Amino acid sequence: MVDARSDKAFPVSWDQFHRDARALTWRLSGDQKWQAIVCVTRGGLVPAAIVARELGIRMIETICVASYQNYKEQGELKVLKPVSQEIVDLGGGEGAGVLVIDDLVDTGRTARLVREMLPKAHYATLYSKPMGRPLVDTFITEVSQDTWIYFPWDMGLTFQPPIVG
Ligand SMILES: O=P(O)(O)OC[C@H]1O[C@H](OP(=O)(O)OP(=O)(O)O)[C@H](O)[C@@H]1O
Ligand SMILES: Nc1nc2[nH]cnc2c(=O)[nH]1
Ligand SMILES: [Mg+2]
Repeated sequence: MVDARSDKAFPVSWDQFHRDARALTWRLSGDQKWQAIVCVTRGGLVPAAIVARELGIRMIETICVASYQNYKEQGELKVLKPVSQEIVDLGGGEGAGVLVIDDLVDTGRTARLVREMLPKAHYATLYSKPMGRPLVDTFITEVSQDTWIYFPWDMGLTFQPPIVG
C-alpha cells in the first residue's frame, strides 16, 4: 500500500526511462512471437510505444484503468475501457501471446484486474514494488513499497537550493 507520508522518491529521467524500456524489450525479445501489445493507460502508453517500436509490433490495444486520483492516493479501481474481444481471442483465447505493458506495479490491484481479463497474457512493467511483484512476469527495477516513482512526464526543471548554506 502506498503511504501518503512516504518521502522516499525515485525520480526517473527520460534517458533512464528510455534505457529501461529498451532493457525490458531485450528481456521480451526471446523466441516468443508476440501477437499484440495491450497497453494499460495512461502510464503504459510511453513504454508500450518504445517496446512496440523495438519489437516491430503494430497491433496495439489499450485497456483504460484509473485508480490513483489524488497523487499517491489509490481510490476505487475503474475500468474506463476494456480490452476488445478480438484481442482476448488471440492465440486460442484468454490472451495467449499478448504482451501487456504498464509503467509499474505497486499494490498489484491494477495488474490483478487486467489479468482477470487476459489470464494467459504476459505482464511486463519497467518498475515494481514488492506487493505487486508476484503479479508481473517481467520487470526491470524493483523499489521499496514506501518509495514513490516520479516519471519524466510528471516533472520539470526547478532550482535546487545548495546542500550546505
Ligand atoms: O499496482 P497498483 O497499486 O494498482 O498501481 C499501479 C498503477 O497505478 C498507476 O496508474 P494510475 O491508476 O495512477 O493511472 P495513470 O496510469 O493514468 O497514471 C500506474 O500507471 C499503474 O497502472
Ligand atoms: N507515478 C507513480 N504512479 C504510481 N501509481 C502507483 N504507484 C505509483 C508510483 O510510485 N508512481
Ligand atoms: Mg496506470
